[in-house]
Amino acid sequence: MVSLRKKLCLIGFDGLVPIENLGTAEFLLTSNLQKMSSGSLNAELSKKYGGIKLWVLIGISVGAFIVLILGILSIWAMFRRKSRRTLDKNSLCRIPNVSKEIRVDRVGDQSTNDHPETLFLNINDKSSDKNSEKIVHLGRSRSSDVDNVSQCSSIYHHERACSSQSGEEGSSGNARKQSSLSYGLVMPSPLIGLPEISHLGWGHWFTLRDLENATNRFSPECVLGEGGYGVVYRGRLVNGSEVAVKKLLNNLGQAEREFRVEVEAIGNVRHKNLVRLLGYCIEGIQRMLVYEYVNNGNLEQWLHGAMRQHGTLTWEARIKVLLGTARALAYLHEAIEPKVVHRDIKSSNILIDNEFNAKVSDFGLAKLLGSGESHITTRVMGTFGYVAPEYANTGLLNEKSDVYSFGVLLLEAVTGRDPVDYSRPANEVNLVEWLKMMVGNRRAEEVVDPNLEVKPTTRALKRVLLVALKCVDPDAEKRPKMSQVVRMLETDEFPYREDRRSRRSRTTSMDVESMKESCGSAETENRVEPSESHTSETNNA
Ligand SMILES: Nc1ncnc2c1ncn2[C@@H]1O[C@H](COP(=O)(O)OP(=O)(O)OP(=O)(O)O)[C@@H](O)[C@H]1O
Repeated sequence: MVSLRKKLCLIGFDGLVPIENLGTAEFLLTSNLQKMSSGSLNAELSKKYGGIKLWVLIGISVGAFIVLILGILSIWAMFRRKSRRTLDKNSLCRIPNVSKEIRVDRVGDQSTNDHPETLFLNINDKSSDKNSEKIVHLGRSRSSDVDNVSQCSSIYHHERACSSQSGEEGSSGNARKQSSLSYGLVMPSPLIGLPEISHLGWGHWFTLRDLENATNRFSPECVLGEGGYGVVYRGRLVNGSEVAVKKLLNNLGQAEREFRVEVEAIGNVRHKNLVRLLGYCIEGIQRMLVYEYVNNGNLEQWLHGAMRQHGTLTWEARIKVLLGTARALAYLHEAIEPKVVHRDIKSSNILIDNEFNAKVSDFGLAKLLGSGESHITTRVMGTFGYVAPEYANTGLLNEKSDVYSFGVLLLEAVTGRDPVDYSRPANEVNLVEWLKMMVGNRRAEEVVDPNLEVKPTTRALKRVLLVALKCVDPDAEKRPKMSQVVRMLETDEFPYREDRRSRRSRTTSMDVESMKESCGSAETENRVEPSESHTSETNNA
């Protein structure tokens, strides 16, 4: 290189400045080049130095210079990208923490029973005759929900191996568990046709304008309902998909919290019986969540409210909805890590589609529970009548609280009664207590919703009551896991399959003694006749 430089000076390149004067740059060309005669230049350039022509050496030098510049540029770009990633991480503490490692699943739900819709309605002309305003929140003052769950921890939902779930049953039990814990679906996405935009690594990022357009500027006619944390609107995206838009109340701290909790709980999990969260909108202080639209009301409306004018939900429909709900909870509790405790299982949060599939919604109160945690301590939240007693009394929360709420839901669906109904005589106000009393007094058959035109068989009724009573056991430890609940309810859905199994084993877990045990003290003095468990089935479901 030094010899080359010397040579270039010799041949009169006034504009070529020695490298010492330029730092890392090799040479500068100046207009003097034009002054040179082209002949002598050619001759000089063709001379060889060390066997290589001068022009080749110049070419190599220029090439090396370009490579050097490119190298510097790419190192600079790499550093920039790294620092931007760190910035993003920090901002995820302000907006929902969603790990890109969250897995979207899974395989088909094999145990679904696809009854035709007509099976599910006893059509009647009764209009809504009951106001379902019963929702009383415990502590839903929307002040800070202090608990020991890290507010900013990143979350990793991953599917747990079915085999690792503690097997309280034998191997056949495990096999069934596997089938009842097989989830997810390949569903057409309501986001088809929309550009995939998200800065959370999940879902679709809607602009405020997108959602204004979808909901006719959040017009009152589009309101589906109002919950504790915001108003839900029905909307239509530009691609024609119907969505439900939850506009969180404009209180930044709480909106933020609710927003993050929902996203953490269901942002990246999919299950046929969980309402699907499609995306979000973050603009200024606005926080919105966009869900798939579920088009057939909710269980509360079907049992007590507006949907009753469309007919009475049949026993089969109720079981299908409850079974779907149980499957969703089994999934949240037993198939993903960390598990999700919903904390607000109640009939208005069980949406229903037009095939009477349940879609569990409203995860605004949900809590995540890591595998090492037996419970968390948290402010008591939930809905009066559904909250497990130990949680209400101590604030200690784990998935067994959801099991209790599910038990209340079962009783509500069987009886058509509200969990707490002050319009009834004193001994009937509390549904759970009344039910225990009725079963204890051998009056189980009288608890069935009088609106049901076709009553369930005695056997089916008792099976569901037994499951419900197990779920509302005051001792949380004795409550079944949701996967066990699923299996027990599936047995009700497929009674003949169970019949064969029962005959073979000459035993059934659904016997009257179990029901008696589950009723606890209420039943100790009032025995249920064993013969009742073998009552012939008069009403085939
Ligand atoms: N994805 C959805 N599709 C159709 N309707 C929905 C959807 N999500 C919510 N809704 C309806 O919007 C209304 C308000 O729902 P939201 O979950 O906010 O409150 P809630 O469950 O009624 O009350 P709370 O907040 O007290 O639990 C309910 O009637 C619910 O059925």
